[in-house]
Amino acid sequence: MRGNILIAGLGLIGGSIALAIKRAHPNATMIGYDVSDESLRLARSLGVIDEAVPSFAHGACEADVIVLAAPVVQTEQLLRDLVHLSLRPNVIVTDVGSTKERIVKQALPLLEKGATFIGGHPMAGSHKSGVAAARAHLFENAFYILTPTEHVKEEDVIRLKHWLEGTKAHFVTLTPKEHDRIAGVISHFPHIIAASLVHQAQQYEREDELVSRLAAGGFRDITRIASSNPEMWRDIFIHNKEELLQLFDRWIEEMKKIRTYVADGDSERIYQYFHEAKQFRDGLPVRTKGAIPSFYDLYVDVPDYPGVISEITGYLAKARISITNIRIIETREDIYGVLRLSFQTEDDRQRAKHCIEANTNYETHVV
Ligand SMILES: NC(=O)c1ccc[n+]([C@@H]2O[C@H](COP(=O)([O-])OP(=O)(O)OC[C@H]3O[C@@H](n4cnc5c(N)ncnc54)[C@H](O)[C@@H]3O)[C@@H](O)[C@H]2O)c1
Ligand SMILES: O=C(O)C(=O)C[C@]1(C(=O)O)C=C[C@@H](O)C=C1
Repeated sequence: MRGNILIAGLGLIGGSIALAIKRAHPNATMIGYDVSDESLRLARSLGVIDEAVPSFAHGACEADVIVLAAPVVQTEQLLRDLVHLSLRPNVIVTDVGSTKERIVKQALPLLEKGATFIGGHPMAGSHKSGVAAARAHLFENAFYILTPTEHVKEEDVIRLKHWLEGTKAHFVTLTPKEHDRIAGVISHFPHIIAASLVHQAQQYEREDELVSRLAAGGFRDITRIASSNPEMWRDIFIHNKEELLQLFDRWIEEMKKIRTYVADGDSERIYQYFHEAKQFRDGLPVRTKGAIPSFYDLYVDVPDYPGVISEITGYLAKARISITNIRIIETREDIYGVLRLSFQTEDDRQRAKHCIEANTNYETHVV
């Protein structure tokens, strides 16, 4: 399709949406706006946008689709700004924010202007931020929530989905309230838990500096998301306050319960607690992206000698298998360590497994 697409907020998500739209609609003109000149310049030089505009108003007035991709409190301000701008008659305005109720409410005055607003939230992302981390495939197989109100025409929802088809995401329609409730449980609250575990370790570190040096696999896995953008998470917690307050109360009750089992040395209940959690966790859909992203990880037992990583990555490079992430898990005390290699697809993982087994004696594991 042809048309002008304005992306306001050229970070990880705005940049990825721009790349995904361009992938499916090469004739569309991607226009970018960002409060940061640096992000705008970078987006232009990386080819994420075709054109940069100096103000939101400049881009908004000539856009057929406006994608708001700033942190959610900023998105509310952009929606207020839109009310005072002269927009194209068929314009569709959407956003990518992690919360929906306040944003959808804030967009209601747009109706009187004849503009269509459809709330959106692609449920995939990363702890990384900024346009340099943007990828066209970020949302492939992820759920993409849309929250159209009853005022939105079905044909406009179809038109938006058509523009966004390059995301290769699965669209799901929810009410804003339902969205915020679910996102609170599976996305927002876990970020507080991750951050609080890091705070706890930091406090213990003051007593014993070995704490951070020994912080290994499990701690790092569960706290990865504590490295996310604090501005984005501050805004989410301001928006989804009511849901999150309820989650705090339920979490405190949950902690009290398991604390009692531990205090009582109740081995049966402690076992059941872990067992039930494992069953539910293992039953979650894997191989799809979503609120819990899956990674195609391959673990390789490697001896601790200089050059072992370049040896393995060398074999994979020769076989033209790309690695998306690489990490050494330093939990073992014997001479073998574990190298964790992540791949984008199951096929890449299998090829890597065969390649390493063909070239070395190192054991490989898929967990
Ligand atoms: N990071 C994730 O995993 C993720 C996933 C899904 C949705 N989201 C949502 O996407 C939005 C963007 O998050 P991100 O991860 O891309 O953040 P980011 O920090 O990578 O990018 C945000 C960009 O918005 C710009 N910005 C800030 N205020 C602005 C304004 N008033 N006008 C224009 N630009 C402005 C910033 O300069 C920055 O370039 C947030 O609303 C977030 O809740 C994030
Ligand atoms: O993978 C991560 O790092 C994320 O935090 C992604 C994540 C999530 O909580 O799952 C973060 C916020 C979003 O709104 C959607 C996705």
